[in-house]
Amino acid sequence: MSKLNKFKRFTVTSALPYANGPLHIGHLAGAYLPADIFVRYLRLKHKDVVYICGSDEHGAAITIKAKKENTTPQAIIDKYHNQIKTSFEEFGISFDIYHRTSSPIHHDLSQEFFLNLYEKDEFVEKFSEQYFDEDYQQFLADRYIIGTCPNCSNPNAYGDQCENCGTSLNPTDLINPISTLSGKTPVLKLTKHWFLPLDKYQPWLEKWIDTKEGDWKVNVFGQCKSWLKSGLQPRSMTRDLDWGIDVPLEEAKGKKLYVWMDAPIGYISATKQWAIDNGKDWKLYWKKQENEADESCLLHFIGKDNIVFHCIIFPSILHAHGEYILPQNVPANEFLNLEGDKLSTSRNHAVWLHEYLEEFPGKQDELRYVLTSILPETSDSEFTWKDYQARVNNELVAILGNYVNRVMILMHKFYDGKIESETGKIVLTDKHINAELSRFYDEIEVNLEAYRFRQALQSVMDIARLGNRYLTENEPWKTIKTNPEQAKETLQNSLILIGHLAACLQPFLPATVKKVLDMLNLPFSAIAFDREMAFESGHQLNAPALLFEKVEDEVIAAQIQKLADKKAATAPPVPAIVPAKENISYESFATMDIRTGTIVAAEKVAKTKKLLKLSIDTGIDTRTIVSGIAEYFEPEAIIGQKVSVLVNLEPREIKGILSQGMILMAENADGKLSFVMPADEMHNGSVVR
Ligand SMILES: Nc1ncnc2c1ncn2[C@@H]1O[C@H](COP(=O)(O)OP(=O)(O)OP(=O)(O)O)[C@@H](O)[C@H]1O
Ligand SMILES: [Zn+2]
Repeated sequence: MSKLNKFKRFTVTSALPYANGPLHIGHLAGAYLPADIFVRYLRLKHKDVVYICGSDEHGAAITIKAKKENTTPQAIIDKYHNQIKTSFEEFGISFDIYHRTSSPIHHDLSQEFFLNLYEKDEFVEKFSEQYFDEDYQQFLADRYIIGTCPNCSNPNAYGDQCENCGTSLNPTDLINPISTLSGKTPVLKLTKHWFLPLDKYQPWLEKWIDTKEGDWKVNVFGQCKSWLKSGLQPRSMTRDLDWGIDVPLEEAKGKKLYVWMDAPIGYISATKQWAIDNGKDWKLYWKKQENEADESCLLHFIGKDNIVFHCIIFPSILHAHGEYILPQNVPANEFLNLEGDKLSTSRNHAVWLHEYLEEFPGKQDELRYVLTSILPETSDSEFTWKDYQARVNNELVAILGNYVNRVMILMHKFYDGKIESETGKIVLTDKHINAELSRFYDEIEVNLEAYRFRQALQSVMDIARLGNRYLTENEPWKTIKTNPEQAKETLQNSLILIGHLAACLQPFLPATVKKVLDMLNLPFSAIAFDREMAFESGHQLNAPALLFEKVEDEVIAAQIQKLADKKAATAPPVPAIVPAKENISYESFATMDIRTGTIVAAEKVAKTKKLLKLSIDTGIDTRTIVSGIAEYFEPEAIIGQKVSVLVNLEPREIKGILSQGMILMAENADGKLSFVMPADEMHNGSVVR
C-alpha cells in the first residue's frame, strides 16, 4: 500500500541551477532525474502534483562569471538561463514551470519574506568585520573569497560553504583567506548585516529533525545531526554586493539579500507564477492549512552540497515566517564523478547535456537509463563511457528492446498485427506471470517511494527479463505449427506484459514508452500504475520499430578522446625551469655548512613587506636570521617549522638586524616558496650534504 496516499497534493522542487554555466550529467544525476522520475510516477498515479524549478540568477557565482567572460551579469543570466531551459526541455525533464529569480514576482516575494522576519524582530543586526579587497575596493562575500576549510582542510572552500564536506562557513572561518579578485590576502573592515539567529532556532530544529529519523536518507539525516551537534551560529542574510535583490530597508541601501536566502524562496515565487498561468491557488501548495491532512507534501530534490540550505536554513526561514509548510523529505543525492575524476565546470571535465543532445539525437532515454542505473543515491558514483555502452548494448538493446521486438515481429508475422479472441476482451491468462508481475509492482512502488530509483529500475527491467524467459520457454514460433491456440495465447500474454512494462517504464523512459504505445496503437491514457491491462478483440497493432540501437566502439572511443583533449587543453602549463648554473668543484660545495634546525620565534620586521626576523635553533646555537618570506608566511604559523639552514654564511646587517645565516627555500615558477626540510624527523644540527 502506497505510503503517499495520505497526502492530498505534492509540491516537488529540484535545486535551482546557477545560471552561470551549462548543465552536465552530474546535475542531472543529483537533482533533476530523480525528481523527474518521482513526479512522473505521481502523475501516473493521478496525484495532484506541481514540479517546480528555475534559474538561480543572483549571487557572486553570476558576477564572477560575468567578469570572466568580460560581460554584464544580465548578459550571463540571459545566456545561461535560456541554454539551461532549452536543454531541460529537450532532455524531457517535466517541470510544470521553469522560472527565474530575476523576475519581479520573485524580487517582491523575497523582500516580503525579509520584511516579515524583520518586523517580527527575528534578525540580529550586527556590525562585524568582513574581508575587504583593497585593490578592488570591495567586500568579499561568498565566492569572492576562498581559503582552507577548517573542517576538512579542502584548500578551495568558499566564503559561505565548503563544497567538499558540505559545511556552511563564514568567510572569517577560512584559514589563509584569499580574494578571488586580486589573489591577495584581504583586510578586515567593519560593516552592518542582518543575521538569521540559527542558534535561537536550534532547539526547535533539533526536535523537528528528530522526527525524520528512519524516514530521511541516512546521509541527509546524519549530516543534519552532525551540524546540530557542533552548534549552529547566526548567519548573515545580507551581503555587500552589487548584484541581487535589494535589502528592503532604507539603512541598508546598496546591500543585497544573501543568494541562499532568496533562492529557495524562488520555489514559492515560481509556484505563484505557475498558479497565475494555470488558474490555480498557489497557497494550497505552500501554506499551512486549517486541517493538517489538507496540506501539501513538500519534497526538495538536491545534491549533497545543498543539504544545509534545505534542511537547516530554509526551514528556519519558513518556521520564523510561520505560515508555511516544511519539507516532508529532502532526498539529497551524493555526487556523480566522470571517468575517475570529479566533474568540473572550470576544468571543463564534464559531459555537457547540450552537447550530448546534439551528438546523440533522439537518445535521451539511453542517458536517462544509464544515469538512473548509477545514481549516487547513498554514495558517490561514477559515469564512464564504456559503462554507458555496456548498459545500452547489454540491457536496453539485448533485454528490453529485444523482448518488445520479438513479440511485435511474431504478432505481425502470424496475425498481421491483429489481436483477436472469441471472448472479446483479452486479459492475462498465465498465473505465474500474474504473480510475478504483482511482485514487481510492489517492489517498484516500495523502492520509488523510498527514493531507491536504481532498485526500482531493476525491477522494471525484471519484467522484460520475465517476458524473454516466457517466450523462450513457450516457443510460439514452434507451437504455431503444433498448437496454434497455445501460440496465440503466449503472444497475447506477452503483449499484455508489454503494456505493463510500458506503464512501469513511464517514469524512467518516457520517450521509449511513447514509441511502445505507438506500436501497440494505444493512447497514453491506456496505461496507469494500477495493474489493469487488457486489449479489445480486433485491436490492430502498428508496425514494429526498433527501440534502441547498439552503441558502436568508435562512438565511445570518440567521446573518451574528447574528454582527453579537453583535459590537455585545460591542463596548467608546464612551469618554466630556471636554467642550470655553471659547474662548481666538490671543494666549493663542501665549504657550505648546512644544518637542520627549527624556527622557535618569528616576527615581522617593522616597515618592511617581505622580511621576517626569525630565531632558529640550529643545534649549535639559537641565532637570528632575517628572511624574505613574509609575503608567504604569517609569523605565528611557522613557529615549530623544521628548516635547513646555511650556518656559515657571513653575517650581514639587514634593516639594523644582524642576520646570521640563511634558510633554504624552494621556489616554483609562480614565486611560491616552500621550506626545504628532511623527510624524516632529525635532531637539530644534523648535517645536510
Ligand atoms: N557532480 C554532481 N553530482 C551530483 N549532483 C551535483 C553535481 N554537481 C552539481 N550537483 C547538484 O546540481 C544542483 C545544481 O547545481 P548548481 O547549479 O548549484 O551548481 P554546482 O555545479 O553545484 O555549482 P558550481 O557552480 O560550483 O559548479 C545542486 O543541487 C548540486 O548539488
Ligand atoms: Zn570542508
